[in-house]
Amino acid sequence: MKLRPGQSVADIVAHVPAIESALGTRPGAVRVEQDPAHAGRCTMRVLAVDPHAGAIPWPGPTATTLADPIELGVFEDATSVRVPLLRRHPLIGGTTDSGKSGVLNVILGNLVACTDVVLWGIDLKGGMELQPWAPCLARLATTPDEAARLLADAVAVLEARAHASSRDNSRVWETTPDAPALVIVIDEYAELVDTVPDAVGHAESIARRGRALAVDLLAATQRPTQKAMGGGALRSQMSVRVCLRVRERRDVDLILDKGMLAAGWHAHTLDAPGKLYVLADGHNQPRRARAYLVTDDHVRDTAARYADRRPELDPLSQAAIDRPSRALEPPKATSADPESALLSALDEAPDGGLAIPELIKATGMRRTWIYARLQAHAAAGRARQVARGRWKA
Ligand SMILES: Nc1ncnc2c1ncn2[C@@H]1O[C@H](COP(=O)(O)OP(=O)(O)OP(=O)(O)O)[C@@H](O)[C@H]1O
Repeated sequence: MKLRPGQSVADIVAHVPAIESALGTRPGAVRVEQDPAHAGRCTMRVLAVDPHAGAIPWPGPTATTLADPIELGVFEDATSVRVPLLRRHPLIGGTTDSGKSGVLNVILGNLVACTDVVLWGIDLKGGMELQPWAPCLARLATTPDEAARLLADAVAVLEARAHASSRDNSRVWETTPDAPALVIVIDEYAELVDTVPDAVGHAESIARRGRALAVDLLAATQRPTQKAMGGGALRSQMSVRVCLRVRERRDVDLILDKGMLAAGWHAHTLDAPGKLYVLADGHNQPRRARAYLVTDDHVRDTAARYADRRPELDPLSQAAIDRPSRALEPPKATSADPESALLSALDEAPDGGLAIPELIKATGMRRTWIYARLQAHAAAGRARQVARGRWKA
């Protein structure tokens, strides 16, 4: 479709429900996508039947190394969703029963088949979600103490690898079965932030420095708010986003990225578990897909099949964990940086904005500093006053 001069795809997207009503289609049948080559053109498709109406059984693992993208499910055009995980920290978000564990299971079902990945898990729901994978997990933390220790150990691995890499003048840690990547799977990240105070500093350290050193985080959470994530720093490092059904519209922007809701990515309308939007490098827009359905039998059989083929940590990383005198102090969380705390608070502010006392609380800074920064951000178009004394991004 050619748009009228001055019209944008966002204008069309905003009218999708009206277009569906006029065409007499089922709700959710119309898709509008920007022509990547021309801002004044878009493609509109009407899907007579929902290609994702039925569950799509998991075909089993296809990856054998972390360098292989993980096949998560199927796009609406029947091509498979291939998500690269090497040197990336994926974030999976969605409300309860939206299929987060399902997506974790597809990813784990592939990672256990990779010969160059050591898997650690944190599941503070008593191991409910990750326990079935325990035969393939080198470690599984189910209590706050175990989780704190696990993350501290992951940071020790990171430090040892960083040290070795700089000594050898190599920029990245090349993963092989003898020097595997370390992937830490965290189910319900918010629970970790609530119960393990040191977790935020450790997780941010891993998120910031882990990619080059092949120490990756994979986090699932119901709502990745600033509070649930212990600050915005971790989320900003997570370049693979999977957004299942959300309860509140504004959660779309939290999980995918700012502006995604307004751009028409209506994850609150997804109508079945496992239906999702995925945003990974290679796509500049999220795409609709359905994750494969992994049954309990799949999990049990896959875990049993790969349990005795899992690699071990390389000696350098293992020695870093075993060192008895290691300090367990967490690094200072970057959420202590008032500027990013202010920007994250503004980003996540409700439509009515946040008042100055709330911004003082979020940043720990004085009123005069807040005013000065708000003026600067307003001048740069990064913040606006939505009502007297109330601000948002
Ligand atoms: N890809 C899928 N296709 C079809 N059904 C699915 C899919 N993923 C999950 N389901 C079904 O949806 C239900 C909820 O899934 P799941 O437990 O993964 O949700 P969740 O988001 O992890 O929920 P919670 O936050 O409560 O743990 C399950 O009964 C599951 O069988």
